[in-house]
Amino acid sequence: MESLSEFMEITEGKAKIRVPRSSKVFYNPVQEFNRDLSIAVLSVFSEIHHSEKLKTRKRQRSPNVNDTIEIEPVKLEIGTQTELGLEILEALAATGLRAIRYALEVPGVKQIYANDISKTAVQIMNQNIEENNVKHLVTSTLYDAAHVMRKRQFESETKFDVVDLDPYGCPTNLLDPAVCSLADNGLLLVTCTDMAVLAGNTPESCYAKYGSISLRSPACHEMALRIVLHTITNVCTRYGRYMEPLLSISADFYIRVFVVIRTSPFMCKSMSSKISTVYKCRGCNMTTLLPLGSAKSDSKNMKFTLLSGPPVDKKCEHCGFPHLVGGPIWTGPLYNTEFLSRLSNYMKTEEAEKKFNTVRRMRGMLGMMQEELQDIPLYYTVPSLTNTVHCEAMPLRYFFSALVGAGYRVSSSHCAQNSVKTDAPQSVVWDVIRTWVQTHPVSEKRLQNSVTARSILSKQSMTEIIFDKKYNTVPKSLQGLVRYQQNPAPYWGPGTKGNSKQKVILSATEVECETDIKCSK
Ligand SMILES: C[S@@+](CC[C@H](N)C(=O)[O-])C[C@H]1O[C@@H](n2cnc3c(N)ncnc32)[C@H](O)[C@@H]1O
Ligand SMILES: [Zn+2]
Repeated sequence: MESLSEFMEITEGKAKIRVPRSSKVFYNPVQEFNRDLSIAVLSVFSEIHHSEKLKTRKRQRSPNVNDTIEIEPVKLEIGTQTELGLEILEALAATGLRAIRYALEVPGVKQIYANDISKTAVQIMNQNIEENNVKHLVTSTLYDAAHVMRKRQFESETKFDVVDLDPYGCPTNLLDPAVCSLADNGLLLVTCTDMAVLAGNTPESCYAKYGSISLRSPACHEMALRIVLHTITNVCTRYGRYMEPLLSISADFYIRVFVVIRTSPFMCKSMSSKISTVYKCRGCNMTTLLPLGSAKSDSKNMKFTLLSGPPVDKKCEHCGFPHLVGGPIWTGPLYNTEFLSRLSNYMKTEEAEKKFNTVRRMRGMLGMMQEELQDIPLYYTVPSLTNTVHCEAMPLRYFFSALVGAGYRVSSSHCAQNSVKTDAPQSVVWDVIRTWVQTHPVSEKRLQNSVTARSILSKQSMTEIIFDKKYNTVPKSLQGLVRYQQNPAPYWGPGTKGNSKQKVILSATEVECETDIKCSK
C-alpha cells in the first residue's frame, strides 16, 4: 500500500474517498454525471421496489386480499439498513466510490456488495468504506465479477435486486451471470464505453461482442443504445426472461442503460417483434427497419407471424445507391414514460437540487427524453441531410416547422444536437430539403460531383412545405436547461485497463440552449 501522501482526496456527493496519485485504481471524474444519474434512478426505483415488496408481503400474509391492494408511501431512510430494502451488487467497483455513494445517498438499502478483481482496488476500497462509516451497508469482495454473480445464483436463497456493471469498455461477457443473479423485477444498470465499436467503426468487432452489426450513420449513438438493448434481450430470453428499459442514455463517451428484468416465457416470444434488422442506404443514409417478426393480440391470444422482406428495393428509391445491412437492434421504447416522469419530478425537488452537482444537466436530459417520440426509432440530423445534397445549412426550427405544418409529429433526440425524429415518410423528409434548395440553390459544380444529390434533387417535391421562422423547437418547460454537454472536461474519455490517463479534450463548459439553433458556450 502507498503511504498517505501518495493519495489524493476526492469528494463527490456525500462520499470522500482516497485514490492513489499513481492512479492504478480507476477514478474518472467525468463519470460524476453517470454516478449522479444512477443514484437518482436507484432512489426512485427503491421506492417502487419497496412498495411492491410490502404488497407481496401483505398478499402472502392474507392470500385473500385482491390485486388492488393500496400501500401508503413510506419515507425510506438513507444510511441505515432497511429490512425489505435493496440488495445491490456493484460488480466492478474500483475505489468503491459508487458503492459508497449508494450507501450514503440512496434510500431503502439493505446491503451493497462492492466487488473488484484487483487486490489493490479492494485494499483502497476497504479503506474508503471504513473512512466513510458505511461498513454496516457495504461489503467488499475480491473476485471475478462472474464468480460473485454465479455464487449468488446457485448458493443463495435470494437474488440481487440491483446489479451494476460499469466496466472498461464492453460488458457483454458479464451479462449472462448478471441476468441470472437478478431477482424478478430487479434492475440491471450497464455502462458501455467502447463507443467506436458500437457506433460503426468496427462492425465485425461489434458482431463479435454484441451479436449485432453496427453501422456508421448520423443516428449511430441511438443505434448503439439499441444494439446493447438487443444484446440484453437476447441474453434474457435464453432464461425465460425479458427486459424493459426504464431509461437509456447516450452521454459523453459512453452509453448507460437501466433495464428491469422480468420473467415470462410468453413475453420472450413477443420480443422478436421488438428486434429489427437495419437497412441503411450507402448514398443518402436513409434507414429502414425490418422487424424479425410480428406479434399481434386479439382479445384472447397473441398471434405471431413472420414478415416478408426485404423492406427496401435493391436500389434506394431516393438516390439509387445500394443498402448496407446492419443490426439486429432493439426497436421497442427506450424509456418507461411513467418512470421518467417520477424521476423528473424527483429531480425538481430541493433534495435533488442540493444533492447533485450535475442536477441541471440531468433535468435537461430527462426533459428531452420526455419530449422524444417513443415510437420512432432512430433520428435524422439536419446537417447530415443538407450535407447529402451539398446545400446551405438549415436551422433546426425551419425543419421542425415544415414537418409539423405538413401534419407530422416531430421531436429531437437526447443523443444528438440538431436531431429530428418524425413519423413523416422519408420522401417527405427529402421534400423539405428539395423545397429549401429552391431558395438556397446548390452550385452546379457540386451537383456535378454528387450522384446522390443529383438523384434526390432531380425529383419534384410532392408535399406543400412552409417554413416558419418563428417556430420554437424547445418547449417552454425545457428552456434554460442544459440539453447537450458540448465541451467536456480535461481527461475526458473512458479509462483504459492499467492506465488512468485519458484523452485531453477542450475545457469544461456546459451548453445551455435558450433556443434550438445556436448553443452558446
Ligand atoms: C471502470 S472501473 C469501475 C469504476 C467504478 N464503477 C466507479 O464508478 O468509480 C472498472 C473496474 O473493473 C475491475 N474489473 C475488471 N475486470 C473485472 C472482473 N472480471 N471482475 C471484477 N472486476 C473487474 C477493474 O479492476 C476496475 O477497477
Ligand atoms: Zn439513398
